[in-house]
Amino acid sequence: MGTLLKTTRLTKVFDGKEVISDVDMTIRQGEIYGFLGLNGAGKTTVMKMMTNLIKPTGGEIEIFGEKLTENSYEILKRMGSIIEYPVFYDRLTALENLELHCEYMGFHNKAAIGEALDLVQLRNIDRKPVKDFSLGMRQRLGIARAITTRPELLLLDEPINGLDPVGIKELRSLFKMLSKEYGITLLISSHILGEIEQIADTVGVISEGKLIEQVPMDEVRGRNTEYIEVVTPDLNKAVYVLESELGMRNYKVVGDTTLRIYERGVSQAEISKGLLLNGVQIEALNKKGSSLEDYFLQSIHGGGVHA
Ligand SMILES: Nc1ncnc2c1ncn2[C@@H]1O[C@H](COP(=O)(O)OP(=O)(O)OP(=O)(O)O)[C@@H](O)[C@H]1O
Repeated sequence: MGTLLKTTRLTKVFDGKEVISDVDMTIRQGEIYGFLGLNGAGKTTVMKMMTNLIKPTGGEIEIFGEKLTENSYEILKRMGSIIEYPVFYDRLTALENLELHCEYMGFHNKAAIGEALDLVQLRNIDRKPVKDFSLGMRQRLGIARAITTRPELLLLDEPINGLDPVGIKELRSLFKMLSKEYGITLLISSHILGEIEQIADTVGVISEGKLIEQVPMDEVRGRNTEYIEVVTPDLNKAVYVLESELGMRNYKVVGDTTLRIYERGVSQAEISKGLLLNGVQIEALNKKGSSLEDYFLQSIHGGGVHA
């Protein structure tokens, strides 16, 4: 997959305070990039710079292989976004809001409006004024507006904020569909790890304006498998028993007296019984493994974690 968006040493200073520092971010074509950070970490500021709503103090942004400048109207036309809460003309209907938006963007494909409303399941109520919409409906309308112009890249700032579980689930499947069926690349920010975990292909973690992690989700999951740790004075014997008697190959020796077993579907009881029956002394045997939550908390508080 090629690179669709790339920032290089992106920096923003507000009132003499650096709130974004040297962010190097790479979003690949076709992926869902989850942008994770606590409130105030700098997600919105980064996304505002990507959409030219504010100007970087330093660094560069490249989108679709071109440098973003004040005059990059062609680049912006190929993008859709919801930054902070989507704002609408409340007394106008959903349809009228989208029509106005298309006019403003110089996009004249009327059929695309209906399709976008279909996608977010608002077609049947598109003649209702937006003031009567629930938060979830507004959020979906915001997405419809962002996708009517058929963008290649969609930036969504905390799209699930304030939604109920049903609304969240609907949006999650919508994001997956936009990515898989429409080939749209998505950048989705959130402060909720569980959300990012379920949809992202890559996760970027921002903390106090610094991008402290940028890793494929698969790798994060791989790093966090559970294991059973055995501490034994008979390490060599234990290894022999594991392989020859218990048929386990998925383990790692991590010290003079310690090994970790990553084998799935084997209980602590089975392992301890197997070892003891074969004359291996056990000092300790415990199930371990950090959850994703631990992983990200460590990475936020410890400035990066590496397996
Ligand atoms: N216009 C501004 N003037 C001064 N400081 C600002 C401005 N906009 C943002 N900041 C500061 O920049 C930092 C990052 O804010 P930002 O809104 O990007 O964070 P965030 O991760 O999006 O959090 P949230 O989800 O709460 O919006 C914060 O300390 C914020 O106070």
